[in-house]
Amino acid sequence: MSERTITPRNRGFLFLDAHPAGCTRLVNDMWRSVAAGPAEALGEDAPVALVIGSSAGYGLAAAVTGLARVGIRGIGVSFEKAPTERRTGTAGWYRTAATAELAREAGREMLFLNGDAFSDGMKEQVADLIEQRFGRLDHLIYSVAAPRRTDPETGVTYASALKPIGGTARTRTLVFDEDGKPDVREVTTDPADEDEIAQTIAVMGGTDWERWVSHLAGRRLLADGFTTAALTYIGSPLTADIYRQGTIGAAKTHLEQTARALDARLGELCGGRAVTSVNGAAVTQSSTAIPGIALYTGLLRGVLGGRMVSPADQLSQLWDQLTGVRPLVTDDEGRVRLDTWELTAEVQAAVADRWRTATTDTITDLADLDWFRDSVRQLYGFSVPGIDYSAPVETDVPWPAG
Ligand SMILES: NC(=O)c1ccc[n+]([C@@H]2O[C@H](COP(=O)([O-])OP(=O)(O)OC[C@H]3O[C@@H](n4cnc5c(N)ncnc54)[C@H](O)[C@@H]3O)[C@@H](O)[C@H]2O)c1
Repeated sequence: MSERTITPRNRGFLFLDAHPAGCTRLVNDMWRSVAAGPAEALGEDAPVALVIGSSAGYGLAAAVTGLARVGIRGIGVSFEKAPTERRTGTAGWYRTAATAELAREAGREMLFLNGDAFSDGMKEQVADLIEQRFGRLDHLIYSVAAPRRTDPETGVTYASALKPIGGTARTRTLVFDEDGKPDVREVTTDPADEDEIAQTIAVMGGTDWERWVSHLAGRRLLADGFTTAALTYIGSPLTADIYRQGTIGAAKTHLEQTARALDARLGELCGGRAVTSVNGAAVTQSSTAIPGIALYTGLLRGVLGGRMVSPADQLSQLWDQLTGVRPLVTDDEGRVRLDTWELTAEVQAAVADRWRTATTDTITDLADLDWFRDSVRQLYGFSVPGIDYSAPVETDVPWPAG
């Protein structure tokens, strides 16, 4: 037992510790927010699903909505740090424990593995578990966001870069000073060289997703009609230099090409489908690391307020399409579009107006900064309504047992 009071300590958008009770509450709230689907009647026929990146952001939303709405059983994979004497576990550690508990209460067999999804060892472990516990796999959602990937064949480690391609990018950006006061600045990012582009594609492109599908297909574990989706982003022209036209965008283009190739392969192999799912902007640990995205997301919320579509609502829609409750609808590039609420001409024009005029003095009126600040803190379990942060809390929470 190691109960203690946890006070937030942060450098920018990164917090050193996470609050277990806050993380648990947020997962419970997300579960409760999910509209019921066909889950109840399924029992033994429940679809078997693998969610890679299940502890945070869109992958967490995939796991929670899959369990609560669809009644999936299966496996979640993520890469989180355990609590130690000095530090709490990572937020994803506690969110996974909370998700597992909710799955258990709902009677769904869901196993959670902690380790490097990019490794062949993890693929083998998951394949063994599917074979022994579930027989076959119906669905795979791939939602990994990582700064590095070690190629299991060569042992080479690639690092992703967040840079423009072809020219220097100047972007407006939002930071908070030590007292939490917002500051709108301009940052200049030099263009990536060829090696940085290639390395970013190696980390965030489609190679590892394809390796997962090939591995599971090789073990003959894909069910007839198997469907898989990997998450992608298009985003606004305002962030295009650094995002969609930049290194990470090149990786997303590779991911989308991979989807089209996999789709053709799976069609022949098992009547299956592979798509990318274009999701809207959300505050996550990965997205806040991208220059300009904090400002953009804060302004987007300023324009849309509660009309922003939550990750859980988007993932509910994705599950409906992957499981055949609704038809799988893609754009010309094979992408399921769950981001249309963000990219309407009207919304983009309103955000662009604010983006151009925002200064340190006006930002509080133009962007929803309270929402943004709370959203960042909630990534670590802080600023969650109903949690008493002065009370000691157990940090030594075990990883859920299989
Ligand atoms: N956040 C957004 O605004 C946004 C919008 C559209 C699409 N997306 C896409 O959604 C996907 C997930 O992004 P996110 O923002 O939810 O990220 P996130 O940082 O919230 O979550 C990343 C997840 O990946 C896991 N992970 C990281 N490295 C791993 C590894 N080596 N092995 C196993 N698991 C690992 C983490 O444990 C975590 O569960 C990405 O493809 C991203 O581009 C994000």
